[in-house]
Amino acid sequence: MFKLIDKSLFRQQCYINGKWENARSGAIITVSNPADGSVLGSVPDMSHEEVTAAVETAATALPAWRRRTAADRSQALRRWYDLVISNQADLAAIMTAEQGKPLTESSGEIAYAASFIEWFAEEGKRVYGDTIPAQQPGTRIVVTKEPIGVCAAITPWNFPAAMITRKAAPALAAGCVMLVKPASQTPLTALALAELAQRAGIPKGVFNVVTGQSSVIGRVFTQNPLVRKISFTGSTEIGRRLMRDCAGTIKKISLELGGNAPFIVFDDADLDAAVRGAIACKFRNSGQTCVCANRIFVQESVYAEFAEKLASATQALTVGNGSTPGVEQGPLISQAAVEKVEQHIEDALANGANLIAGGQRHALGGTFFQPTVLCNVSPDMLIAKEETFGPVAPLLRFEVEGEAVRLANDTEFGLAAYFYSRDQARVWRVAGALEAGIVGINTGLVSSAVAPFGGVKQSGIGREGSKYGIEEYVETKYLCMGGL
Ligand SMILES: NC(=O)C1=CN([C@@H]2O[C@H](COP(=O)(O)OP(=O)(O)OC[C@H]3O[C@@H](n4cnc5c(N)ncnc54)[C@H](O)[C@@H]3O)[C@@H](O)[C@H]2O)C=CC1
Ligand SMILES: O=C(O)[C@H](O)CS(=O)(=O)O
Repeated sequence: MFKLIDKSLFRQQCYINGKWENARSGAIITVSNPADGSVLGSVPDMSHEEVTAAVETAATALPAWRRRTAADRSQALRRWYDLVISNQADLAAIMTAEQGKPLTESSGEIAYAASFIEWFAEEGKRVYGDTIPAQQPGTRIVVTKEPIGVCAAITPWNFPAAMITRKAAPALAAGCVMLVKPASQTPLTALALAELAQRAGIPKGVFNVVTGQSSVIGRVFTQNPLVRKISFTGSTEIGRRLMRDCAGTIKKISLELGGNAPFIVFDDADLDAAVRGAIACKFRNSGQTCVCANRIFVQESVYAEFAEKLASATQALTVGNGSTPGVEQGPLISQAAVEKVEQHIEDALANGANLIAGGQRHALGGTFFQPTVLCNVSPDMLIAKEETFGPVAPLLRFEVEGEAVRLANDTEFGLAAYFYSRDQARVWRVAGALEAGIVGINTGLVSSAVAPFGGVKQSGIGREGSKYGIEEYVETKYLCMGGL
């Protein structure tokens, strides 16, 4: 369990239309701690009818919320931001308990999540339109931006707070209302955010959190015509399914999906900086992020030195329960996640790769896994073709720049890419050639509320954060005034 300063942040009911609700059937989904399997609590397993009712009450809340001034909505979001920050320790404790990440990372994620609320509290006041010189006499053309309406978000377990505020903050700032379905593994963080939204005075029905079977809730969100926008973060497989299911009612959709990030180390790189960047990029959240380095390409002449340094830094990572001070690597989210990591390692070793750090389940048992480095990995191995989503760093070799770029781009994904070089001409060449929505240059950490986060190819559609993020929640209307 976890100790909270404010125990009322521990919520086990859905937040719908300003009320805390159980499923009428009494059905529940238990929530457990991935570090030790202990049961933390439970949340309702809402029915199709109950989720439909939540959509309908959100729709009734829309007119009053969209009529409020942007400044008024901004003040409500600012109050929410202040409450998230002032309750950061409790929110981090809840997150570590249900997701497993170290407290330092959970606390960092709460600050990151809050930064989206702060950012969009301001961006909502800058949703500008246009006037356009008309070609017809006596005519005036005005372009306005209007809130899309009822929006739904389906969010993953790996960032239980930030993936919610990255969607809800721009939606609410733009004048939309939102229903969130958090991952069944990590609903408690979402419900604590709802508790704080209620305290911030965000009106009933404007921000709602529903829990239950993903297929049941997904069906309501994708097929109910009242829902005009879906924003999803998760696997490409589910994103594809949601995109298909939204076609029936032509909904707008934002998709932040899987990745297979290349991390390229050129011979002119600062190798120590590259090692630090690779550790940060690969092992954040125990490798369970969509922007983790999934393939590390090292130029031949510096391969041995980089591999030795990376293996040493990887072996120094401390593994344990995320609530223990100093722990840097928590458990994976599930046994299935561990099995996928083992499958990738076994396939690589069977096809000629070598272990130079870790490689096995951790002595702590459960879903703890040793931070791992493999060398002599080749592009045809599973670990290079699929998103591992675990603490395994596969090292591949290349001779020349063009080969590195070709190998890096040889994937259906295009979310993040990274490279280390101190050659300015090379930096501009490679940054332009990489097929990714996000490129980290001499850094392994790229996530920020002020920057547009999103992918190309099969890593998704749309951008979150930055001035672009609010565009996902507005419609453009053109007013043509004649007879003047
Ligand atoms: N882009 C990203 O940040 C993330 C990518 N992933 C990728 O997805 C893989 C599997 O992880 P999962 O958590 O199982 O991802 P997932 O895509 O299955 O789940 C993500 C969210 O979608 C919901 N969901 C699942 N099936 C649904 C459906 N039919 N209708 C509506 N909602 C549905 C889940 O309940 C969860 O809230 C990971 O190994 C990783 O490769 C996972 C999480 C985040
Ligand atoms: O889904 C994810 O993995 C996050 O989007 C990564 S980040 O925003 O925390 O970098």
